[in-house]
Amino acid sequence: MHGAGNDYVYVDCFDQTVPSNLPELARRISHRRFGVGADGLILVRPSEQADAWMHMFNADGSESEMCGNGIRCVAKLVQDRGYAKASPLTIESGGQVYTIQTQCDDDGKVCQVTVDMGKPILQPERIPTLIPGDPHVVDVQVEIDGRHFPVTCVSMGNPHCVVFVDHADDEWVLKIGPQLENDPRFPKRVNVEFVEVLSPTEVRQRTWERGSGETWACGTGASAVCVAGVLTGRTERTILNHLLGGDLTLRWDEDSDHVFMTGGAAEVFRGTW
Ligand SMILES: N[C@H](CCC[C@H](N)C(=O)O)C(=O)O
Repeated sequence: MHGAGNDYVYVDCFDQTVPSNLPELARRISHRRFGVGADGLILVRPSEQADAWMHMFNADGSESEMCGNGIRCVAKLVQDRGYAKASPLTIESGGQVYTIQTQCDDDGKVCQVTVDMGKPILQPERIPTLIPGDPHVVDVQVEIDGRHFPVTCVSMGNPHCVVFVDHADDEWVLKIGPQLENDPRFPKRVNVEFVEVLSPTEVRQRTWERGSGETWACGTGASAVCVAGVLTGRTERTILNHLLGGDLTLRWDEDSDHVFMTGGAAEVFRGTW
């Protein structure tokens, strides 16, 4: 399945078991030449506190707390297969329970999903980042490879570093992206978003993901970008975000402090591994 071109292999663990070495399985199945090919592996498992538990692995076998594009696809899988009856659904990930509204196409299959992504986390030690914030890391100058530029750090359950740039070119994404991901100032590594502001309500994002490299979209990243745009005065609270594989709409609600993400979810094929 994919959400805005961010593709994962999903395993329905309501009706089967999986091998015990999950990082190894994630690496093998995600490989684009020797495996199925994916940005990672997502297990859809029964949960005690929600309709399902999203258990997510990056292509390098590392585990993540949250995946915005993934959770929309999990909602689709769970509703389309009848494991949960109707919208709103609840999905657990990284110990949090997320509430999700779905919309169906004419065939009654879920096609559009809105996720309550919760409150952004801005305290540097909870992101985590060692970059000093006053009190938050908002447009703080860093230096990588002789380049000086401002970064804004946000956790949406997982860590993000947002960099606003004039042109989100390969030099930024493929060269600076991996260096930021592995910079010691991010003790748990970090997902990186390079963002062009097109207008106060529209941006273009390219993504370098922790553990998966460049991906065609990142839902938690797009949510972090929405928050970073408001914090730095670049954008309004509702934005349309153009990612390589599709568009997402984000809204950071002033009253609740919650971010709401809306986008598609699609099944591509089913198979046997
Ligand atoms: N693509 C995902 C995020 C995966 C994050 C993962 N790379 C991490 O290590 O946190 C999304 O749509 O939110």
